[in-house]
Amino acid sequence: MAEEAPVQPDFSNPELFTPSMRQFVEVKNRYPKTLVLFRMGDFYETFFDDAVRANRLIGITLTKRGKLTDGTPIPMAGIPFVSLDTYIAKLVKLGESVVIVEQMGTPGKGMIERKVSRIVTPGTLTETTLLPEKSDSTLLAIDWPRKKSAPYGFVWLTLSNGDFRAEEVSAEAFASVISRIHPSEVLVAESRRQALREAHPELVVSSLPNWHFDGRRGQEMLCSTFGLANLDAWGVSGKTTILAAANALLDYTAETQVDLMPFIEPLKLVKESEFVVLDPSTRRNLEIDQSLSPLGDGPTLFSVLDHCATAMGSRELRRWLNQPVRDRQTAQIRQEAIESILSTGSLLENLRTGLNTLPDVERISSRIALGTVRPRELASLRDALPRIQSLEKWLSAQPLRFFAALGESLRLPAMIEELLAKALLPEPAVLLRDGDVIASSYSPELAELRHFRDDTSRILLEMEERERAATKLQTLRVQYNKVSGFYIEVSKTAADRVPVRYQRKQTLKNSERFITPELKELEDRILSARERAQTLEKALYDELVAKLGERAAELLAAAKAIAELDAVTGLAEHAEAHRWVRPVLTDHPGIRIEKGRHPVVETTLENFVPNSCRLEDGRRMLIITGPNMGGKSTYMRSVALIVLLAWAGSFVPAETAEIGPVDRIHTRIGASDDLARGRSTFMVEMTEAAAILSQATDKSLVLMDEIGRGTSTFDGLSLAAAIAQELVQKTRSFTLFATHYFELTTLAQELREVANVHVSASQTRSGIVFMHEISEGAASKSYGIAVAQLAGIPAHVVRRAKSFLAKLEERANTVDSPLPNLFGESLLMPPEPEEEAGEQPSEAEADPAMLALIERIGSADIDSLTPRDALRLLYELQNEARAIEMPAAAPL
Ligand SMILES: Nc1ncnc2c1ncn2[C@@H]1O[C@H](COP(=O)(O)OP(=O)(O)OP(=O)(O)O)[C@@H](O)[C@H]1O
Repeated sequence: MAEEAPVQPDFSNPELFTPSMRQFVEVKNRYPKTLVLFRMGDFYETFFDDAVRANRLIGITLTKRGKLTDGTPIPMAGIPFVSLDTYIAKLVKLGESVVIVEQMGTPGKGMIERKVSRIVTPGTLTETTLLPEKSDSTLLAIDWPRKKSAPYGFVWLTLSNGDFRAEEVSAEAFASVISRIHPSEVLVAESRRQALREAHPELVVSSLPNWHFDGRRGQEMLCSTFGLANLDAWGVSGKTTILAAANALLDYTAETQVDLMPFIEPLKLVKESEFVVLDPSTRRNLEIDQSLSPLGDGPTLFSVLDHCATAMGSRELRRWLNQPVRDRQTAQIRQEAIESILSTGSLLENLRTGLNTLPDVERISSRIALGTVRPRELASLRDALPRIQSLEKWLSAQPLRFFAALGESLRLPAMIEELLAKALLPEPAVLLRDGDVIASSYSPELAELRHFRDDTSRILLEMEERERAATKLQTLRVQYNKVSGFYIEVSKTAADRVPVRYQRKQTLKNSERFITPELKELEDRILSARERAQTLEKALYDELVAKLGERAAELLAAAKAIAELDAVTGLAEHAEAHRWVRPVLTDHPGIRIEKGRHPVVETTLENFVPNSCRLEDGRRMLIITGPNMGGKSTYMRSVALIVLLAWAGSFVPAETAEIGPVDRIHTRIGASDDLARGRSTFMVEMTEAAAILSQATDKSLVLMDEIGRGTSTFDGLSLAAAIAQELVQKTRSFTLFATHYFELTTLAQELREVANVHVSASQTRSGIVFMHEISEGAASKSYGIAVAQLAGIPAHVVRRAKSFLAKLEERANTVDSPLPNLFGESLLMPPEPEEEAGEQPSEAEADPAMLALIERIGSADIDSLTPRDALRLLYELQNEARAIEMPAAAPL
């Protein structure tokens, strides 16, 4: 691609710019790397490099506007102000940040004042329209340790619910913790930016100058922000990298939110040991919430389980699935709740109805805290409060501790409802600036201003009546027009009878117009009423939001309770619909599953074959053999997903499941080249295997699918055998080891912990049939060639492969030739002629019934047949043809 011509001028030289451009230059100097959207009338404009970038990213038209003082034209591209959110959403999706500069004054007189109103970055979004509905947007700050062996400091904040967490992370856990947090934006020191981008090209990385990552300032900042004397209670005192990351994160948040302060929960220190650790490739392979399908649109564990009625519930469920816990109680509490929902009559349906119409209380609450909540959002919160109260009453009456605790969180202070009911109009305007948001009854002053704004004609009529009565002049009229303003009109003949307080304003042909001090005052009040009502309404609204903001913590706690209730209700619904059962979580090490199923595949297949799995002391590794397509990967994934679901607090797809403690799930399944990091398939495979060997423990579940296949047979076999041995003897993990190396099945004789299982298939006349059933023992034979035939490999290639196989097997049986020369002259088959289209299979392979049919057609003496006999023959031939079984993959 051709390089774009450099268009950035020297912003440090003010002489280059006209006075009107200097405002822009001043902002650009503060945010040199961020796209600046500069409000000019009805447009947000971008200039110079930003314009070129915006044009490339979102396709807005690139033009020119004015010139620099040296005559260089200024590139410009603009967005209509009404479409701002749409374009911001597109930019943020592309990982861009945007500085928004607003006009502060009204255009007309002199230079308009402008100010940075907000900085939108992927990790600091709070706008409902910009946030993904069913997932969180999290900003993660990372500080690097000064000493190599010391931990990294991870601090992350989800602005839309105030969740604020920290963790000390070892170098080995770095990638898996990032994948658990799944940040929308990662903030690092300037000097680390490049390295992180190279190591993790998938991340959106932002940076701040290094000095923001200062532990001492972090300590002070946290203490002052949260009004604490020290941080001992949070357990982060002395954790320098965490404090440094916290400082940078809070600085960045303050900068991006400009003058607004979001609600932030007290910092929670988490430890990796709280979670069942899932490394990034395991998350991918298990398709927790991202599909491996080429377009990424296939079903995932989350998508099939997400029956939540609210977006808050969906986000909570996503967190549960992405962060299965190691604490048995947390998982069991959720399972108890599911059980209770399912065992109580029409409870599931009632909960569904109760939750169905609730708005996104979590996001509304965070915007209340920030002061950016919109009138309609407040109205939807107000309308939801009675329903939240009914839920609260019901939950509080439940014997189950989980429900009762949720009920407590839903008990909101009465002032919230009172305030909203009193202050807001039943249907407030969409935007505050449109007016008509606050109820007139809430403020007598506002009521009066609205009266002057809206009832002008009535006010004038009333005055007219009063003046007629006082002056006894029946033709007197109080009126208004744009040119003359307010006046009292009296006919010429009556003009000399007006009281002295009437001052002459205008003389017309037949009448005189007057003004009185009272009318003058009325005129001022009426004319300024609109603006004053608007100002007052804004002040009242801000005050209302500020009062509600004091209750943000309670509102967010209620939102979390609704989300949890919604998530368990959704899980209960799925469990009921798919006959899932409550797993038994035990201290007893091992995984014992009876008739387990794959939670996603079972929803797409009509006849999913359930399979059992027993992994325990004395049987810690299952070597799984069997044909390709037999169901090995599906089986292994089912086991891992059942374990994950059990520790996430869900029911599981099985007849029974007893799951012991699991500290990590590792998968080494499939692989593709990691071109971004320049690693071949085999390299990726070995890197992942190396990580597993160094991290897995005797409480880990490890899935190894065809390890070693990316290299030569003997290298691969040797590596697979050595890795299997290490997993059995050293890490002692619970391992499912699928392989095509039959040699590995002999491990079961040598190692006590190893057992063989296989997926069965049978070879029928019409091809291979998969039973998808896991049975004890090793597979009796490989069906690779049969599967290849099924996949449509040409018959002559299949024949050649069979012949190779026969020779290989023959050689393998001779002691002095253990290394067959696959492509040496002794094995190479003479090339076969290309098969012609429609060529018949050779006689040796053709079905005897087919041969008989061909024979009959060939030998029929058509000339000697009567029409009736010919027809009969045709029927017979058709019947015979119908009786012949066609090979499954044969083209029809
Ligand atoms: N238990 C099952 N019941 C019904 N169908 C199944 C079952 N397990 C797998 N299948 C079906 O078989 C197909 C192949 O399964 P899977 O990919 O697990 O096979 P595999 O043995 O791992 O194959 P390969 O060795 O080629 O990777 C799946 O796409 C699924 O449609």
